[in-house]
Amino acid sequence: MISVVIPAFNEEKNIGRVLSVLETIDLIDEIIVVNDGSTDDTKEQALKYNVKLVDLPKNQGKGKALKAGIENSKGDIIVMLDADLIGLTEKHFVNLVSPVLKNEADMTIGIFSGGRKSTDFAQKIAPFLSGQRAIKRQFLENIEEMEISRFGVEIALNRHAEKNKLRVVNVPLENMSHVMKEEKLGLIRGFYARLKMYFDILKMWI
Ligand SMILES: O=c1ccn([C@@H]2O[C@H](COP(=O)(O)OP(=O)(O)O)[C@@H](O)[C@H]2O)c(=O)[nH]1
Ligand SMILES: O=C(O)[C@@H](COP(=O)(O)O)O[C@H]1O[C@H](CO)[C@@H](O)[C@H](O)[C@H]1O
Repeated sequence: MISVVIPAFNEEKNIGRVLSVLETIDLIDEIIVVNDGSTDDTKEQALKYNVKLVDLPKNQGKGKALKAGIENSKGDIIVMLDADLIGLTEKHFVNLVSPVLKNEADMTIGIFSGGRKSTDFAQKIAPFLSGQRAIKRQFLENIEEMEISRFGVEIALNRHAEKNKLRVVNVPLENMSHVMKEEKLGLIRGFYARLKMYFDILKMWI
């Protein structure tokens, strides 16, 4: 059984684009959207689709949102996707989940390629930060500090994978991109949000 978990904070403009694609994929058993205390209409937009909604009353960060989504899911394979993807197709989804379904990997990490130069570049230099992942549920238990990690959650996952010797496979996601922070929030607030994200990542790393 495959569960998709999507953490979402103020994604009213983006989440419908992702859910309209996911809703048509037969391989998926359930889609769980975690509304992470959004102050916009993310929740209302998500409820237009066939999803289970986990509604966090206040913003708690990506790590906690993912954890809440996983706790409310049933699948033995969990696929984590960001709510602001651009260009997601069924083929991307199948490519991301297949190595885990075929038991060739315990976790996959999807890497943008051939999409937009800026987002391709970010993932080229730091592919291990990507939020697009499929992972066996059994390996998602007891991940240290996941709930307080905020944007450090990918580092916490990678560390857990290394410690437990998981088989990790990187999967290219051709022509996919996402909406960058500066595009969502404007240059100044976007850049500030980026600095805060790097701080979350560094805190988890050291
Ligand atoms: O406090 C937060 C911050 C982000 N997100 C979600 O986590 C994913 C990745 O966040 P974002 O797109 O801001 O990060 P970027 O990819 O730009 O670094 C998106 O689905 C966000 O809506 C969340 O649930 N809670
Ligand atoms: O790729 C990256 O460097 C960052 C920032 O992306 P943008 O600069 O907003 O395109 O985004 C990723 O990193 C976050 C922290 O690990 C993840 O939570 C996001 O899912 C991922 O897109």
